[in-house]
Amino acid sequence: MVILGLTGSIGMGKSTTADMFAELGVPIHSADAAVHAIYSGPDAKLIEKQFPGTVIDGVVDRGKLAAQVLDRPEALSILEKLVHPLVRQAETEFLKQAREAGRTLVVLDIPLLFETGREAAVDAVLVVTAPADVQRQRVFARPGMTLEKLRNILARQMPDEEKRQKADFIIDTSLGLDHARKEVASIVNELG
Ligand SMILES: CC(C)(COP(=O)(O)OP(=O)(O)OC[C@H]1O[C@@H](n2cnc3c(N)ncnc32)[C@H](O)[C@@H]1O)[C@@H](O)C(=O)NCCC(=O)NCCS
Ligand SMILES: Nc1ncnc2c1ncn2[C@@H]1O[C@H](COP(=O)(O)OP(=O)(O)OP(=O)(O)O)[C@@H](O)[C@H]1O
Repeated sequence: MVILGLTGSIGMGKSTTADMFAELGVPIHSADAAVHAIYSGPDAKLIEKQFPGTVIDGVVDRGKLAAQVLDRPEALSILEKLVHPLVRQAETEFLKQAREAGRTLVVLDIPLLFETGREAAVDAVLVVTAPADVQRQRVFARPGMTLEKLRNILARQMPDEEKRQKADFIIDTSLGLDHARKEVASIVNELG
């Protein structure tokens, strides 16, 4: 079974591209989706213990948590040490099920794939990218995004150029949905 890692910086088009693999029947596991599940499941209490006041009615309030960690690197590191092993567990379970189902190709969507050394756990890496001005435009179109928040996030992420240098496949998502769909189909043909 070939494991393709999908990554890219904030707003580069990971989720959109992951959906395109799913449309072609390729099983996808999203680290971001796993974090959402963890934050609304029984492990939310681990977050409340470490970051009091961030869990409302058993569910992590991402805005409150972001306010506690995004401008405090040491707090974000503590959060990552708590959350990343749980995400990894979910990925391992997903891979086990995919193997048992006899799948030939799966995709792991991991925003921090290079930053957390996960490229060693995948067979090939697809980096989604777009020019910086397109990225900024996309990110600021989202509610609640501020320049400070974006700067803090980008400071924690490997620069796009470095990611592209490490990639096996690159899709420029500024070239439109049809272009990306064609590129995804050709990757599936090659690896699937
Ligand atoms: C800080 C939190 C609460 C902010 O939540 P919010 O819904 O506002 O933003 P969202 O999760 O959509 O992230 C926005 C962007 O920030 C990036 N980002 C999130 N966490 C991190 C991090 N630890 N380091 C670098 N970039 C990050 C994401 O990849 C995304 O590009 C949330 O991102 C979080 O809990 N992060 C810690 C878990 C983590 O490392 N997730 C990354 C993928 S596993
Ligand atoms: N190939 C594409 N063509 C046109 N627009 C795209 C393409 N891919 C993504 N986009 C647009 O870019 C924006 C960001 O995409 P998406 O949410 O998939 O990024 P992401 O990398 O998952 O973001 P984040 O890092 O914040 O989780 C969306 O508005 C989406 O519609």
